[in-house]
Formats: sequence, structure tokens, C-alpha cells
Amino acid sequence: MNTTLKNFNQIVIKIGSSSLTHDSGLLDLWKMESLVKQIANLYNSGKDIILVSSGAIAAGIGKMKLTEKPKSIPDKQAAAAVGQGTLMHMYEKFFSEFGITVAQVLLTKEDMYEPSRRAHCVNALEALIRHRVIPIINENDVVAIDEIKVGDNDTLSAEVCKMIHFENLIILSDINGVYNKDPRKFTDAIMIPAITKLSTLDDIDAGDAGSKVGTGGMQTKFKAARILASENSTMFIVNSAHPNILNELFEGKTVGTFFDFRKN
Ligand SMILES: Nc1ncnc2c1ncn2[C@@H]1O[C@H](COP(=O)(O)OP(=O)(O)O)[C@@H](O)[C@H]1O
Ligand SMILES: N[C@@H](CCC(=O)OP(=O)(O)O)C(=O)O
Repeated sequence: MNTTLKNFNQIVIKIGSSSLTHDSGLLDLWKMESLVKQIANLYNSGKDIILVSSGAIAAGIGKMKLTEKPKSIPDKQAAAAVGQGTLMHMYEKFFSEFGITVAQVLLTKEDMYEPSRRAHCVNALEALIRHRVIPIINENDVVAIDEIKVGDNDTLSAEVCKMIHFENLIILSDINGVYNKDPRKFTDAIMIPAITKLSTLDDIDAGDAGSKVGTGGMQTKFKAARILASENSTMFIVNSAHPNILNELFEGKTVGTFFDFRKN
């Protein structure tokens, strides 16, 4: 199976909160700059890229000097409102070093599922791509609660990939890939380099988030895989902490877990 990123021209890249922040919640600028540089390099190779970035609530926790993730919805909304600005400020700064313009796009569930709003959303994203701007999407956590909330960015990124008919989703996480069970709980867990059958997902013990800032863990990543399966899009789960991870994918090195449900 040829898994090199060179084969995909339209890519959604999702970055999880733990890949962008220290345990304190403050942004890990070293990690963030390295990821931005690698994304800029993919962009320079001519690819269309949409970034889905988590981290608003985590960054808000750091900026507001909270000691833990807020429990009440208003406090989560407040942290997201503070953190989203911080996040975008740093993305603007780092991407501008490489001459790349970015745009903030905040979505709720309705924007993706209500047909006329979905069409407006697609138009806006297509216009940004046409202008070679990288959209940076997050859920609008300040207003999206209860029934208008997608709830996690693994699902959101797969829905975005589906909505705009992109070929590939890369999930940058804090784990090397998919294991047969949560490697943080089981030291004998075995990594799975490729998943090509939907039924395989049922045989894997997909657990919850591995860090205090993560949402959904492997369960929501499998939900994303199922969404993409019906679209013939492919997906990678790779470790953002691995140096040059996107460049390695570009070169076709076998890293992480590749999901490909296309009929060959
Ligand atoms: N079968 C599994 N394989 C790999 N990781 C798993 C599995 N089940 C649960 N996990 C957990 O999922 C975590 C990644 O998801 P999450 O914490 O939501 O991170 P992110 O913020 O990157 O989305 C891992 O750190 C791991 O603890
Ligand atoms: N929208 C939230 C992140 C939700 C989410 O899915 O987080 P993660 O599991 O870290 O990708 C935020 O920006 O804080």
C-alpha cells in the first residue's frame, strides 16, 4: 500500500490540544512553530491545506492561570474565548514567518448540517483555498453548547474533510498511532500500521482521552474514520511529538496508522 502524502493534494490537518500546550496549559511555542513549519512546507509543495486546531480551552486555562480544566459550561466558554485569540495570534505570527496568510473559521454543528449554512460554509472555505489562504478551523466553543455542539475536533475535522471533498485527513495526536488497546494502560499493546476494513475498528479497544486536555481519545478518532470511509477519503493518525512527522509522511515513510477503506 502506497501511503505517501505526495499522492494526496487536498489535506485536512487536525492538531489536538496536547500537541500544542504544556501541562500548564500555556502554549508550547516550540512544538507549535515546528508543526507550522512542516505545514508551511507541505503548502509550499502545492497542496491545498485546511487546519483544524484544538487548544482554545487549554490555552485559556494557561492564560487565565486556572489550575484545571473548567467544569462549568460558562467557565469553559470563558476559557475558549480567551484561548482562541491567543491561539490565532500565535498561528498568525508563525505562519507569517513563512509568508502564509491564515484565516480563522469558527463553526458549530448547524453550520455543517443545515443545508444552506453548509453551502455558505463550503463557499467560504473554497474561496479561501482559491486565494491560497490556510483556513484554521475550530468549533465555536463560546456559543456551541448542547445540541448545536459537535463536541470534539476529530469528528469536526472529518466532517470538514467530507464537506469540502478533500482526499485525506491527518490527525496529529499525542500517541504514535492506533494500538489494539490503550498503550497508556496496557504495556503489551501492539501498534497497528494500517486499517483497511471497517470491521477492524470493532475489534480494537478504543479508549478515552489520554491527557487532561484531550477530548474523546481513540473513540472520536474512530468516529472520524467511519465518517471518511463513506467518502473514500483516507486518514492518518500520527504523533505530533515525532520530529519532522509531516515531512516523513510526505517522503512515504511508514509512520503512525493509515486508514484506507477505498475499494482497490
Ligand atoms: N487503542 C488505542 N490506541 C491508541 N491510543 C488510545 C487507544 N485507546 C485510547 N487511546 C488514548 O487516546 C489518546 C489520544 O486521544 P486524545 O487524548 O483525545 O488526544 P488529542 O488531543 O491528540 O486528540 C492517547 O493518548 C491514548 O491514551
Ligand atoms: N474545541 C476545543 C477542543 C476540542 C477537542 O476535540 O480537543 P482535542 O481532543 O484536544 O482535539 C478547544 O479548542 O479547546
